[in-house]
Amino acid sequence: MNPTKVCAKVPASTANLGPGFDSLGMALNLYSWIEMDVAEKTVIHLHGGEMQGIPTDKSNLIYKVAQDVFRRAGVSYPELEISMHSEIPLTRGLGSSASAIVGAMAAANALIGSPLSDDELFQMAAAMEKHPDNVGASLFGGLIVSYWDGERAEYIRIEPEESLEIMVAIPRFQLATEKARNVLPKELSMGDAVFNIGHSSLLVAAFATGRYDMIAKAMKDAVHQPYRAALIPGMERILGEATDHGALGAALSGAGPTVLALVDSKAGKQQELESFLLEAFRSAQVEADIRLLKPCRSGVQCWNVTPGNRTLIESIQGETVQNP
Ligand SMILES: Nc1ncnc2c1ncn2[C@@H]1O[C@H](COP(=O)(O)OP(=O)(O)O)[C@@H](O)[C@H]1O
Ligand SMILES: N[C@@H](CCOP(=O)(O)O)C(=O)O
Repeated sequence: MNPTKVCAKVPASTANLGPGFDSLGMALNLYSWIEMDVAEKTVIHLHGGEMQGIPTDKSNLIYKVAQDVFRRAGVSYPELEISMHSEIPLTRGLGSSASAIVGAMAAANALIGSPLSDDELFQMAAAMEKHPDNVGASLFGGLIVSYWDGERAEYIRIEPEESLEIMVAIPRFQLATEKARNVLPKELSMGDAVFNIGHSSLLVAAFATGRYDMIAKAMKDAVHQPYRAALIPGMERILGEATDHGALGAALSGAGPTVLALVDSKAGKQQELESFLLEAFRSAQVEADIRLLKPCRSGVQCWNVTPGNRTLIESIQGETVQNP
């Protein structure tokens, strides 16, 4: 039987949350949609303003990941029709590459009847990204605590509190994750390792028990943010002062340049925080855009595109997030 066309909707993510380098990730309500079908000849359609520079031939990441899934499952579909729409900005620290990998894996697996388990997809995705934080969040949703030891990835999911919001300040410049990893030291002092173990552990416990009063103290890092600060003017001031303007805590989102502030929606401090973030970046000559996001509770979702079911374009029209 021929495969039926499928559509996948996959959330963006923010990784690290400060001290949880390569370990903590949270899914966000910003999405990419990927529609996939077998075809006579490969064709890739890109929709939306966030896809500049993405190739439309077989070098496309989505195409290559789909072929990895088929190879693993022992089937062959070398020609595909792929349509993609994304509202996740590229190379800004919001996990666009992880969402592309997870969306492509989930769509390709669904296209061939889902022979691979979620765990197999997680192992493949973690090995591809080389860290499990973003891919875990995009695959499973919520807040993910994870590790990858080079062979296996493991995770536990934590449900974020209803009142949690994430305000992101997205600078209008790109910073490739690879570049932001290359500035990190190869070795750390025992003092910095102990600092991060304590803070990351406390942060996870704070999320798990709803002790959001501890986030400001716990969301501190000595492993990656200090080294990345030179690449993101304005970041250090934001991380130092955001809690004075209503944030529960602040961190670099993934490898940056986006900075995130966690917010209690009930505190009514969003306006003050937004003004502070914009002013702090502007003082450092950085133009940035603010978005107020929520954690996304579900991970990647797939459905068959049969008559009467949502197509890619119908999904986009019905579901893109509206932001102030
Ligand atoms: N939908 C997509 N299709 C193909 N490639 C993508 C897609 N989304 C992201 N990528 C690739 O991932 C790169 C960005 O990854 P990265 O530097 O890790 O930044 P981030 O994941 O923080 O956005 C892009 O430059 C592009 O090569
Ligand atoms: N743990 C990684 C996370 C990279 O996230 P991205 O969204 O910037 O790709 C790191 O900090 O390098």
